[in-house]
Amino acid sequence: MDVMTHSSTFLLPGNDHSSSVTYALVVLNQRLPRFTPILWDHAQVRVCADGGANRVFDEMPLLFPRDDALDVRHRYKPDIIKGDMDSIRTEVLDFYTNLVGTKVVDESHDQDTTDLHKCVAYIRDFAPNLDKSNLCILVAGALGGRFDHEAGNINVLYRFSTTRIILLSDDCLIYLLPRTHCHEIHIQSSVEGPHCGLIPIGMTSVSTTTTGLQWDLTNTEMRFGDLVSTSNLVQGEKITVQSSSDLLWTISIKKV
Ligand SMILES: Nc1ncnc2c1ncn2[C@@H]1O[C@H](COP(=O)(O)OP(=O)(O)OP(=O)(O)O)[C@@H](O)[C@H]1O
Ligand SMILES: Cc1ncc(C[n+]2csc(CCO)c2C)c(N)n1
Repeated sequence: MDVMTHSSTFLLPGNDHSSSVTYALVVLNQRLPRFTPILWDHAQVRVCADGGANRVFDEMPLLFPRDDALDVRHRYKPDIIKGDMDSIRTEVLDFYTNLVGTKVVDESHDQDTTDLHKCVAYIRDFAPNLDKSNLCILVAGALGGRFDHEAGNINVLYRFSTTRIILLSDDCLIYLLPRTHCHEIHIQSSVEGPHCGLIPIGMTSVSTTTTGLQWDLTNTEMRFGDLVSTSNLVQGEKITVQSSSDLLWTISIKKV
């Protein structure tokens, strides 16, 4: 079975030109995580989901209190704003419509998929000039808000299970570990951990084996209504996971 490696280097400042990963960023309509400028700098394409544009417009300047707000808005200019456009404010829509380099796409005809779904489908299928051979989509503001939105955001991980997608909030990140691979998770201990979890959503996970956790699993069954691994702790720099089912991996993000 092939090994899939994971590493949260996108949380570290600085451009890692040696990285073979192409990052894309989706900004959702929730308070911007404090490290959003770092994600932005790693990304080669930046997409706002509908009201996510309000967050970039209003909150990016707050992250740079010494800079002029208009300068910050020109520096952090989305490539595209996409969604059903029922949350973006008129003032924000006007600002970005008149800005060269930002495209606004109204998809209000589709009321069956979420704005995040629309953004991920766009990045995967249409974003021009993007090497998609090793694409990783970072989603800022995906957790810690309305539970229906959170569930919809997690569902996007399953609907696009062959694309690497990472949901982020100020407090933690989540991604899917497909059952088709063995997983090696390299912990960036300056920015993440030690709290973590392995969560089977949607079906029983018949057998999971891990190394590197305080409470490792050995051919262990997990399911809702019985055992799910929450409040676990990473012990070293490398975790391995192999499972008969897709699992969600979550790890805390450090405050400093
Ligand atoms: N409170 C929240 N928690 C988690 N994700 C959110 C939250 N609010 C918005 N999002 C995400 O941001 C995206 C864009 O948000 P926006 O408010 O524009 O959506 P919407 O479709 O208008 O929502 P609503 O259900 O309120 O009509 C949503 O599709 C969702 O993925
Ligand atoms: C069974 C079912 N439940 C809810 C919705 C509503 N909905 C789901 S995604 C979306 C777009 C949000 O921007 C809306 C309105 C639906 N269509 N079908």
